[in-house]
Amino acid sequence: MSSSTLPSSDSPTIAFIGGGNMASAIAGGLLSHGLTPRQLLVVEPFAATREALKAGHGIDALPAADERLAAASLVIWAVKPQVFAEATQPVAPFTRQALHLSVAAGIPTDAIARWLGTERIVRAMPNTPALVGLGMTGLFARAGAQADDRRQVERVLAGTGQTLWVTEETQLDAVTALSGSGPAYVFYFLEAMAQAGQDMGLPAEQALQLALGTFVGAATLAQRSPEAPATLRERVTSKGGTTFAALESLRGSQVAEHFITAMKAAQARSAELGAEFGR
Ligand SMILES: NC(=O)C1=CN([C@@H]2O[C@H](COP(=O)(O)OP(=O)(O)OC[C@H]3O[C@@H](n4cnc5c(N)ncnc54)[C@H](O)[C@@H]3O)[C@@H](O)[C@H]2O)C=CC1
Ligand SMILES: O=C(O)[C@@H]1CCC=N1
Repeated sequence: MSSSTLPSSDSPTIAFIGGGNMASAIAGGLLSHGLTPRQLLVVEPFAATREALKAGHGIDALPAADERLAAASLVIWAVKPQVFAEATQPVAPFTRQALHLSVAAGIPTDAIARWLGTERIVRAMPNTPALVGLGMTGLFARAGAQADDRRQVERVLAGTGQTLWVTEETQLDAVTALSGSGPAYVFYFLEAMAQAGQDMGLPAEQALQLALGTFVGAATLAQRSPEAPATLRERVTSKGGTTFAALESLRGSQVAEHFITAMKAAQARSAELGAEFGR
């Protein structure tokens, strides 16, 4: 994407409420796509996190909301679901004209609209590979967000990776369970594969290198191949061979079923967060 598709240097600013992991990942994507630190405002109450934003991205963050937020055409909500409601109070008076983008897990746009007194809201569920421009973000637009608003969100997130729109807000609970939390499952399997490599006599460094290279290679193959993952899996699996032995063991332990159950727990937790903190 060319930098001309993002706001130019005299355009209004993008404000982040909360300057932690996700804000930093999205801000990193924006800065690598032509925005300057001066075009970004961050409200972040913790001094250490403000210092990390300055050191990592050159962004000067504010300890609390003030009238400078009124310059923002887009406000990105990157606070934990538990503090979202209280965080809106000092921000709302300055940002009624802005488009609002929330990345908070679970919190429904009904609640955000009520807290902020605006209907121009898009909800996003990004993931941490956004840090390296390889994120996956699911998006849902409230009816009050216009086509231009949706395009602005797509442009802003373009530097973080791929985006897709869902049509029902409840589908974001599934997106959260799949791609939002998904990097943690991948890291979990990576850890297990590297541990197994060590148990079988490989040095830790080599075990991790083999596991990591296998993940990247297999994911890239699946992405580039026209064939379904199941077909690619069958190609690796010689009858009576080593992969067959491993897959039989996985089936015997019902790993796929347990995995699906685990992801449904994440989906349920997303809905629960909404019910608990979106009142
Ligand atoms: N970490 C992840 O993989 C993903 C996180 N999310 C969502 O992103 C949101 C933020 O998560 P993280 O960045 O991981 O958390 P984080 O804890 O790194 O960042 C949240 C930041 O909000 C700040 N904060 C607390 N109260 C505030 C207030 N009243 N006003 C302004 N800032 C305040 C905190 O000091 C903290 O720096 C969460 O709602 C989470 O559900 C979404 C997708 C993926
Ligand atoms: O664990 C969480 O609640 C957040 C949402 C998706 C990834 N991290």
